[in-house]
Amino acid sequence: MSRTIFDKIWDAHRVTRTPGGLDLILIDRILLHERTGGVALRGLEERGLPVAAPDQAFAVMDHIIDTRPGRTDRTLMPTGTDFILATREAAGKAGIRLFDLDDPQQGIVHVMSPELGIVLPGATLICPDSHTCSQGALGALAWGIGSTEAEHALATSTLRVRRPPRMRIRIDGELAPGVTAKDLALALLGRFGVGGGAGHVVEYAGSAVRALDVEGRLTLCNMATEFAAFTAIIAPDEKVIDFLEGRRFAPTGADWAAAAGHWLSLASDDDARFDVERIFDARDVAPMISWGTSPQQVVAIDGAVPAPGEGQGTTEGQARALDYMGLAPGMRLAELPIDAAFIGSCTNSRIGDLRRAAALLRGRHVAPGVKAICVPGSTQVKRAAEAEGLDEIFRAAGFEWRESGCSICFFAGGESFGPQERVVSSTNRNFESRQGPGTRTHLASPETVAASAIAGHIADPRQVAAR
Ligand SMILES: CC(C)[C@H](C(=O)O)[C@@H](O)C(=O)O
Ligand code: SF4
Repeated sequence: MSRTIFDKIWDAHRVTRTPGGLDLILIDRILLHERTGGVALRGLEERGLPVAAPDQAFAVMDHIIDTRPGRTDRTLMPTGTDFILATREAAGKAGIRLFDLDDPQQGIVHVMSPELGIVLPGATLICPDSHTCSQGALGALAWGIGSTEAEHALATSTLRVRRPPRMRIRIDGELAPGVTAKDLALALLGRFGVGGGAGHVVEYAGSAVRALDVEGRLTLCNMATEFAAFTAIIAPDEKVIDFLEGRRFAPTGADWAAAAGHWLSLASDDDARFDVERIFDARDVAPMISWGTSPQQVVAIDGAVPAPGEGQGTTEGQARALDYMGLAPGMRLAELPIDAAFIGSCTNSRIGDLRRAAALLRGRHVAPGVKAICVPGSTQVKRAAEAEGLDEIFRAAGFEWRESGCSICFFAGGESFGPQERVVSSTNRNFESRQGPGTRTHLASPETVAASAIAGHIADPRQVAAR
């Protein structure tokens, strides 16, 4: 029978069907971070249960740690150090490999895992973090779970899950020059809404998806959780194989050749059936910017703020978003003055993101009064950027150059932008107070963030580049 890539991975990992109608799924990789992973490890320890396969679990410090230069275990969040110490101790006791603060391979969990070949095509991977869906970009079945489920998986290397329905989003056509995977992700949210994925495993397919490099695919899959999907997945191709070859935890020798052949066979069969099919044309996408407090509230960069009832979300929700964001219907996004610019997060902090932002910043300076911060997604990205001199470009342009971590993507780390400050951000969530109490976040690509920082207002990167 014809199967989708999801069916093939699911069937290969299904141990049994449980009496409640859930499937018991074998879990190949468990990732943990200090915000939620330490809690899971502690829970297990308190119940006296050992970790079933410590060599298949990996822990990293990313969420709460300080990203300012010269960081230590001290954090800006009052109880942050407790999370760090607890995770370090629990990972040590459980015999789990930990990428600690000062490890050269430390990074945001969804950035360092592909970088090290921890995630592999055809594997099942879980992490108590909603953006685990990013890693489906490599052809793995990777999804976010809660701490209790993480405990179950750590103790048994399995998880009980209801088989999710399948959706394919076929995206054909070429993205216009200057339009990126982030713009595509935002445009999809604008078109189909934050409920668009509705608990499905979303397979992204089509010529526009195949044309993306692996980093672009990671960006696209990253926002599947904003889309309410169970997760996202893209069939692995030669680009994925090239990307993974030689990575620290990737197979080697004869195993590598066998694995690569197997990975290419995972693609959905030509006549495989999906529960839902959606079509999207990549040619229609422009650089996108969010105007509201939900990632579906987006317009093209030359667009205007919609009136309540004309944008995405309920009329009441839109009115509230306008109020929170300090905007009125009809205002042009590309004229709004900004207070800050943030490049970072598991959505857009890889080397390609930093290169493209630096290309705009080279020889230019951020506008007076704009606070600009760049946080590389991993220590490896940071070092690679420094080896190319990108840090010098960011610094000379007036950006702060940070240590890797989640940083101000999420106020949970304790650092924030100010109340009512308008921030253009390469992150994935623009909820109220996401980047600080009262902070107004506009989601965009790293190029748009860099262009806006230079202009001092939200700006089209294509126009800034042409100046
Ligand atoms: C802290 C963590 C559980 C959370 C998530 O699950 O996504 C965070 O990473 C986020 O982006 O909001
Ligand atoms: S970078 Fe932001 S979105 Fe990604 S895992 Fe960290 S807090 Fe979550």
